[in-house]
Amino acid sequence: MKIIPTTEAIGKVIGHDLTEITPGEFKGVAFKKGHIITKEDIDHLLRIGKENIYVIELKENEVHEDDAAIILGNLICGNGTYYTEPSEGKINIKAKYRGLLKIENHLLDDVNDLGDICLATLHGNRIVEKNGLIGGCRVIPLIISKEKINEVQKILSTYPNFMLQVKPFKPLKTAIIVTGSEVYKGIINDKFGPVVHEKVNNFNSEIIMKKIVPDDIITIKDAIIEAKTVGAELIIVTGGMSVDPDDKTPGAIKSTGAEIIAYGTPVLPGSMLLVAYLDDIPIMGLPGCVMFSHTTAFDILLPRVFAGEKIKRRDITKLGYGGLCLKCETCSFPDCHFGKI
Ligand SMILES: Nc1nc2c(c(=O)[nH]1)N[C@H]1C(S)=C(S)[C@@H](COP(=O)(O)OP(=O)(O)OC[C@H]3O[C@@H](n4cnc5c(N)ncnc54)[C@H](O)[C@@H]3O)O[C@H]1N2
Ligand code: MOO
Repeated sequence: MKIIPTTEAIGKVIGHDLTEITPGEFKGVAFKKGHIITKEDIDHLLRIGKENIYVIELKENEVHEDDAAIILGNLICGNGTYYTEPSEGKINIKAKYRGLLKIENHLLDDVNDLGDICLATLHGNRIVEKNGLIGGCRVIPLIISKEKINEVQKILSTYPNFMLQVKPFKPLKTAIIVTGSEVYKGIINDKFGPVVHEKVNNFNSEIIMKKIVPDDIITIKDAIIEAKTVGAELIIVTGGMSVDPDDKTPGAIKSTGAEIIAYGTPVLPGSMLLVAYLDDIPIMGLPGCVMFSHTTAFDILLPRVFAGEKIKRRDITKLGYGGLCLKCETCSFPDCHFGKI
């Protein structure tokens, strides 16, 4: 640190906290360590008796923590994200709009491995709301070397706008096919359709077809083909997903020629969920638990479908880690471990 006259300190970095006391009114920090002195600060500094001041001199290859945080914010923040003004070397990273949070963990790890930079985020593959906090980045020392920032740039340069992003949701014209002879015959009322309807509504999507069909392979198959013909962009089939002789839904989906990505997900509840694609149209077969459990595999996968992602088998098999719902009395999903990878 170096002592210089306060009048010559514009643009310099204060080396320690400076206290101001106005008897009976105020005692506290007037200027924090690390503050960059502006023209407007000079009178204030003189008023609190500082004619000379300890400053930290930035060397050619050094950057102040707040300036570094801005540079890092520009490097880190991908599509659909922004960062707030730095304070004490820290920026908050937020979502520009409601969408699906995507994080490339291996890049995050590489950045954190450099040292001197702390980058903390939520888990990816979850819904985030507009202006919701998704991460924070802090430069640990008051002054950081330019080389360190260049290393971050090197790590991220092959993946521009990639490490941290929010994918917007796109509305999808949705068909709901409710299976179950007991529902079709009117022995019981349909309680599944409304649950699915509400979940799809969360993505501002229109239900273009809703049909109740009996447990019959051909009828279920025909309903799926009809949904495709009328322009469905997402087809959801409920019930009949287990192994009872009357459970025909998986077979019916297969018989349309759809590619089965997975029948069975390592998620509880939701283990008998099926994901398939008929050409490019996603088909989801929902087991009974989606109707009576608050949160299931369906809630994990649906946001990804509405974000336009094509679900791959590995996306599903990876869900086992963190795939056990604790069925808390008050559900805090997605603010919990469930479905986070
Ligand atoms: N041997 C095995 N049995 C079961 C397994 C298993 O792995 N091996 N898995 C269990 C799991 S997990 C679930 S979840 C359910 C899956 O059930 P389904 O999708 O086959 O559901 P259904 O049999 O069609 O119906 C179950 C229950 O819910 C009522 N239901 C169905 N749809 C409606 C509707 N639209 N409205 C109102 N109520 C509805 C239905 O009447 C049944 O009571 O399988 C386990 N079994
Ligand atoms: O499909 Mo059932 O998932 O686990 O209750």
